[in-house]
Amino acid sequence: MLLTAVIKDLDILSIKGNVNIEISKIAYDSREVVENGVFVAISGFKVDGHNYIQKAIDKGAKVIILENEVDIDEGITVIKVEDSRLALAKVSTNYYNHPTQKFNLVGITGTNGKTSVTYFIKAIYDYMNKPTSIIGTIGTVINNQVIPNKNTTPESLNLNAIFNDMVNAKVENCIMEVSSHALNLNRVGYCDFNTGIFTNLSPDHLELHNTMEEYFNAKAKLFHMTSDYNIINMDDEYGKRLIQRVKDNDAKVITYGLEKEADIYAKDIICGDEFTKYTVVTPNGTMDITVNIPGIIYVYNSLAAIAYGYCNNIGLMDIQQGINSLKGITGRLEVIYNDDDYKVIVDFAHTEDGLEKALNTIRPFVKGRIILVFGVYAAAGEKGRDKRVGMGKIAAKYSDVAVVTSDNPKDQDPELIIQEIVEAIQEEKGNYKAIIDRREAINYAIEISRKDDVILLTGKGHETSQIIGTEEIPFNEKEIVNEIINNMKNIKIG
Ligand SMILES: CC(=O)N[C@H]1[C@@H](OP(=O)(O)OP(=O)(O)OC[C@H]2O[C@@H](n3ccc(=O)[nH]c3=O)[C@H](O)[C@@H]2O)O[C@H](CO)[C@@H](O)[C@@H]1O[C@H](C)C(=O)N[C@@H](C)C(=O)N[C@H](CCC(=O)O)C(=O)O
Ligand SMILES: Nc1ncnc2c1ncn2[C@@H]1O[C@H](COP(=O)(O)OP(=O)(O)OP(=O)(O)O)[C@@H](O)[C@H]1O
Repeated sequence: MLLTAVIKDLDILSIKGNVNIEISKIAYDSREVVENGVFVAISGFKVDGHNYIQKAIDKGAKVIILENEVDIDEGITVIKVEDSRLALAKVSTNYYNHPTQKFNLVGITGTNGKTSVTYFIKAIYDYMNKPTSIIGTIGTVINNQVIPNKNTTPESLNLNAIFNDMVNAKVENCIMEVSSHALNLNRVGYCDFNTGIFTNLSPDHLELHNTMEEYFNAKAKLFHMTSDYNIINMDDEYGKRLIQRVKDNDAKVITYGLEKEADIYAKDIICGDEFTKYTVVTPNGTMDITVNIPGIIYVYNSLAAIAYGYCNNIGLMDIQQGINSLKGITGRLEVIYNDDDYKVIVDFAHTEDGLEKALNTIRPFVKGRIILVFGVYAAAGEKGRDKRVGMGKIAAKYSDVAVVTSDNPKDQDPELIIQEIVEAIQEEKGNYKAIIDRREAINYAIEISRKDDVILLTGKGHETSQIIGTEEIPFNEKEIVNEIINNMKNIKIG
C-alpha cells in the first residue's frame, strides 16, 4: 500500500523524507515490525516506544510515526504527530480501508453489564439467523469461533484487523464492549459507531481516571461518536447526566429503566433463583420476557438489548424468543455444582457494585449461609486501597462467611491486598477467614459448607487462569470445584 494512502487525513505536525513509497505493514511494537513496515512509537505506561525506534529500523521499518523528537538516520521517513495513539487509529483504519463503514457497529460501555448486553443482543440476532460478531472480555466471536483478546477493547491496529476479518466473513452486525481505557487511549478512534449503549457507572479503574468525573467523561466520549442511537439506562445517576449531555446530538436518545418515564421499561418483575420474568413496555407494544439468569441486573441488561432491538426494528417476538434462547452466560451467576446439600455459584463480580448485586440477588433463595470466596485486584495506592476496603465492607455486610483470597494479584503484593480487605471486614465485624491460595480457599469453603449453604466464588467468572506477578497460571474454577468435591466424596467412601 502507498504511504500517502495510509496517512490520508492524518493530523501531521511535520514530515521528513519521502512519502511516495510502498509500505508493507503497520506495527506499534518493534518486535512486530517487518521489512518496509511503518512503526508507530507510543509513550506507554511501562516503557517508551520511542526507545525502540532503532530496533524497529533494524527490523526493516522505513517509516516512523512519533510524538517526541528523536534523532533518526537519513533514508527513513519520519512523521511527527501530536498523539501517537490517535495517529495509530487513523493509519489503521486507512490501512484496512475503513472497515467499520461496512457493517453495523454497536458500542457498549459502562462499569458493569457490558458483556451480558453483548450476549443478549447476539442471542436475538442468532435467533433471527443473522451473522453477528462480538468483541469483548470473553474474546472476539466471528462465525461462533472465539478468539481470545489481550484487552476487552483491543488496540486500534488489532481492532481494525479484527474488523477487516469481519468484513471478509460478511458479518452484518458487530456488538462491541468499549472500555473506558479504550476511549481514553483512542483505541476506538475513527470507528463509525451506529449505536452506543450505556449500562451504569460505579467506582472502578480510578487508578487510571483519578476521579469519578474523569471516568464518566471517558465513558461519555462514546456517545459523541455515534450516528443513529444512544441507548441509556435512565435509572443510573450518571445515565441521567449522560442523557442531558447528548440529547442534542444527531444520534437519537432512547432510554430504558424500571420507571414509566423510560422509552423502554420493565414492570411486574418476578425474581426466581435461576430466572427473572417481567413484562416489557415499548412504543411498539408489550411483551412477556423470561431471562434465564437471576437478578434485577439482568432485567437491566436485557432491557438494553430490547431497546437496541426496538431501535433496529426487530419484532417483539424475535426479541422475546432471542432473549429466552440464552440459557446463561459463562461465569455470570453460573451454578457449577448443585446437590441436595449445597450449591456452588461462580460470578464475575469484580467491583463493589457487582459484588453487592451478586450477593443480594442470591440472598432471598439461600436457606443456609452464603459463603463468599473472593479477592480484589486493584492497583497500588489510595484508589486501589479504596476498592479493597469497599469490597471488604460489602463482603462483611452481605455474606455470612467471607473467605478472603487472591483474585489476580498481578504485580501487587497479595498479602497486603488481603490485609487491607481483612481490616475492612474486621471494622464491619464480619465473619472471615483469610487464605492466600485461591484453590485452598475454595477447598476451605467446601469443607465448612453445611446443608442449604451456597458458596459464591467471585472475581474469576469465565476466566480460566490466574495472574500472579507476571505469570499466568491455569486456574479453572469449575474443574477445581469438581476435583475438590470428588476427592472429598472418595475420602468419605474410602
Ligand atoms: C495500562 C494499560 O492500559 N496498558 C495498555 C497499553 O500498554 P502500553 O502501551 O502502556 O505498553 P508499554 O509496555 O508501556 O509499551 C509502550 C509501547 O512500547 C512498545 N514496545 C515495548 C517493548 C518493546 O520491546 N518494543 C516496543 O515497541 C509497546 O508495544 C508499546 O507500543 O497499551 C497496550 C496496547 O493497547 C495495552 O495492551 C495495554 O493494556 C494492558 C495489557 C492492560 O492490562 N490494560 C488494562 C488496564 C485495560 O486496558 N483494561 C481494559 C478493560 C477493563 C475492564 O473492562 O474492566 C481493556 O479494554 O482491556
Ligand atoms: N447491570 C449491572 N449492574 C451491576 N452489576 C452488574 C450488572 N451486570 C452485571 N453485573 C456484575 O458485573 C459482573 C460482570 O458482568 P459483565 O461481564 O456483564 O460486565 P462487564 O461490564 O462486561 O465487565 P468487564 O468489562 O470487566 O468484563 C457480573 O458477574 C455481575 O456480578
